[in-house]
Amino acid sequence: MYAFYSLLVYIFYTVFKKEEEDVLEGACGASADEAEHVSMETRSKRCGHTPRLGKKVFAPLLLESSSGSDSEELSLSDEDGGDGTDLPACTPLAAFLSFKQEAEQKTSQHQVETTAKIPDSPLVAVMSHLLSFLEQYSHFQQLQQQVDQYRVQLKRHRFQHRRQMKALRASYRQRLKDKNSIITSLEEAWSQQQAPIPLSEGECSSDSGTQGGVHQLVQSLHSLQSEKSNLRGELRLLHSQLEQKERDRYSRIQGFQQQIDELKGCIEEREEELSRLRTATVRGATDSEKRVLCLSAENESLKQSLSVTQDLLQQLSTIPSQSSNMLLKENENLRSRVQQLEMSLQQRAEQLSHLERHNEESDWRRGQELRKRDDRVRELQLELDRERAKEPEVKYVTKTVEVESPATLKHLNKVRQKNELLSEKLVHQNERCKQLEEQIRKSDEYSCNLQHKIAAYEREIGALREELLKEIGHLEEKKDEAVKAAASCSAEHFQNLQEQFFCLQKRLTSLPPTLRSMKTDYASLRSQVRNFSDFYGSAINEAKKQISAAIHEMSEANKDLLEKYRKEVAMRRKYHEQLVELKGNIRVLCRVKPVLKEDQHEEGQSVVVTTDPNNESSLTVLSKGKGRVFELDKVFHPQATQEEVFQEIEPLVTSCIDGYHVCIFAYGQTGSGKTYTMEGSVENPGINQRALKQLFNVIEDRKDMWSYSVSVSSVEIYNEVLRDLLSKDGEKLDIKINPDGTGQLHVPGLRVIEVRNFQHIKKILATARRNRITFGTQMNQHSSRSHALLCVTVEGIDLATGSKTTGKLNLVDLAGSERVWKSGAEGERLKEAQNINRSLLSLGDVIQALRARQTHIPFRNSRLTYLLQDSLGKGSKTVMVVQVSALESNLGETTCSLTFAQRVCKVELGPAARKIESAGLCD
Ligand SMILES: Nc1ncnc2c1ncn2[C@@H]1O[C@H](COP(=O)(O)OP(=O)(O)OP(=O)(O)O)[C@@H](O)[C@H]1O
Repeated sequence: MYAFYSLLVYIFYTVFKKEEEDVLEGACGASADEAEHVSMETRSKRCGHTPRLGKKVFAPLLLESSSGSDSEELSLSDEDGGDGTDLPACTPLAAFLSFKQEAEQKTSQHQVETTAKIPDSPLVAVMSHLLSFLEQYSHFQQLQQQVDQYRVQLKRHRFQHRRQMKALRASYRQRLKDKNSIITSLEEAWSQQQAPIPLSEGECSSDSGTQGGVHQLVQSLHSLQSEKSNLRGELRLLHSQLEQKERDRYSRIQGFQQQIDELKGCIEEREEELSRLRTATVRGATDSEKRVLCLSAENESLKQSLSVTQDLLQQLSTIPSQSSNMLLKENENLRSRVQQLEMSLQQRAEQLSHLERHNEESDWRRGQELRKRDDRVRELQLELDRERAKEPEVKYVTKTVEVESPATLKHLNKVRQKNELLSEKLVHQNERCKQLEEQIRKSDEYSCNLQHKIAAYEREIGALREELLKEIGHLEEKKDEAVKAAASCSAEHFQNLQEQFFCLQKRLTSLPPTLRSMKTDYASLRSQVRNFSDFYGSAINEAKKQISAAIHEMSEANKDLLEKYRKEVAMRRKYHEQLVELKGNIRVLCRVKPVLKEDQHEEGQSVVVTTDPNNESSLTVLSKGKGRVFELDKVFHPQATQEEVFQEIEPLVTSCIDGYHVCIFAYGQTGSGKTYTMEGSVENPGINQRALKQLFNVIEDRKDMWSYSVSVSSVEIYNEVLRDLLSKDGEKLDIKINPDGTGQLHVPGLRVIEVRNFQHIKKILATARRNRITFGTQMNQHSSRSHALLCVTVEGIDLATGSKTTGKLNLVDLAGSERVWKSGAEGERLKEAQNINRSLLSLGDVIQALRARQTHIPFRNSRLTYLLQDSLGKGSKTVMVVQVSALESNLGETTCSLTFAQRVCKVELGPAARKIESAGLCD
């Protein structure tokens, strides 16, 4: 035992002498890694710990092996790979580690055993240590070998993978473009790992970076394997697609093959049929060939019969006789004669058709001329009627001139004489027309007779033609008979025929004289018709000349009359103005509202206003048993119609057209009928509509002498605010002095509409009515709380002189004039009522100032008076219609209104001034 131990010591000593030295050096200085490693190992063994070497070197592998899932994954991927050579990568490492652990366990066990068994001698301890170390070293070497083996295996697998990857890259280069970078990086990694992995412990411990690279490599191998599996899946899919396509192609090829076979069968069948047909044709079985054969047979027989007939003919021609020759000659002659006859007949027929056409043309021309003549006669008749229609007008003008201007009587007499002369001429023309009509009638009759004659001739020609045709037919028959007779050589018969032919010739020669006479008749007729149209044309020309001369004379006379008429109109206007002035340029009319059912709120209300039927300018108001008489320009009783009221105002409308400024306003308490008088209802319109209608009527009457343009604007003054009633937005407006320097007022932004006709103005009025603000008050449910103004401007140009006139017509529907306390208003309504009363008060002030002939007229005190300035001031014409209620309950308001009206009545506006511009001057 001792010897054995000694031997072992010796062996150890010799074999591991150097290592022992190194260990001792490492214990002193720890210069080399290996020494340190060994010393550490030794130290750890001493302390009973697991040596660090294994862990340090195989740390990555240990980690890999410890993760069971990863190893599973690897083994699975290897299974996928399908070859047993792929197994190695991690399983050997795990085996190595387990083996190492076992060795450690064994060592520790052995240590325990030796410490238990071996006595505490130092040599034994050293030996045991040495033994254990030796054992470990041998294990380690074994492990190293295994690792080498695994590395080789890994390398092999790596190459295999690379090959596979290359193959895959080649086939799926397009698809793996994005993964190329990974592969190249992997390749780079691989190239870095090309250096041989250290086999010795020292090398291993010094090249820890290489071990990390191995770890990365393993990781990338994982990813590669997973990609490989993906690619395999794709490959499989592609394979299946390819197989499917292959199958499709195969099935299609088979289908084509079938079709080709079928077609081949068909071709074969056709060929068979063709050959069958060919054989049948050879046998001559087709219908056409049969027919050809039949026909050729027939042909042959016909040829035979032809030759037979030719022979017969030859035989016949060999026996000619002298008489038959003569007959044939005669026959020839006859034939040529008949041909000649036919030709001459054809010529005749052509001539006849030519004549017919000519006849038709002349008829048509004659018809045209007759129609023109009729038209002319009708025109003349119309002119005559027009001239006759003018007669009463002329008479009327003459009459008015006679009545109103004795100075022009003489001239009128002259005109009348001229008129008479003209009417005489007209009578003469009428007679002439009648004569012409008679002539036309006669020519019509004559042409009718001619037509009858032509028709008779035509009938005769037709009969002759028919006869001729019959004769020709007869001759033809005879000719045939003659030919036959020639064959039978009958001279007697031929003579008969000749006689008949001569007879026919005679008859034919007798025909032309009839036709000739017809021709001459027709020519004479034509010349007659031509002569007649010439004669008729000259007669019409003469009539035309006479009529134009008469018209010229008439127009001359008319000019004179027109001039006279103009003078008369001017005179009438002058008289009219004088009349209006006499009546007064400010007129006050009063209209008493009839007692309506809805006005009688309280029973037993009595009527306190009475009118006098014998005095149109006064009315009496009963107050406390006493009657107070109010004198005004005109009083309308309650039953007065809208038309009657308008008749009083009508002259002012005419004045407006003549260039005057006119203002018509309705004044009175709420519900007294102001709006009714001014606007009226749809079925019974008031002053506004009637005035505008009258305006357009007068304009229409004067259109020959004057050119007028009418424009309207409409405003509302509510709470002293001006609003455009013709604009939708109801913008607030202001009154300003016109910047044109005329000093005239104008409202900037106000809509002024040019009116085309009365229908147009109706629409405008309706718009203004809609836009007007109405509120209900105690006095009248639909009381209008604003003043409504309709301003009509009429601009006229005298077509003769070029002078211009500008007239204005202001039609005002004032708001209720009742006292504020009575309307029961408060708040907004009170303000409204105050404003209304203020404007009415200022109207009263203006009138008062005018009455007192003050130099200053306070127009600017309210918007209303300011706006009506040019129609209320001097030179204007004003009409105030005072509306009053006859009921006792309104007595106070009625008295107030009438008192105001009487005050206005006393105002003198002076002579009205016409706004006319002649050559730039205004008079
Ligand atoms: N002459 C008349 N004939 C028949 N009905 C009339 C007459 N005058 C007025 N009326 C009627 O009386 C009612 C009130 O008249 P209207 O509206 O014209 O009064 P107004 O004075 O304009 O009142 P407001 O100041 O509130 O506008 C209306 O229904 C109207 O038809």
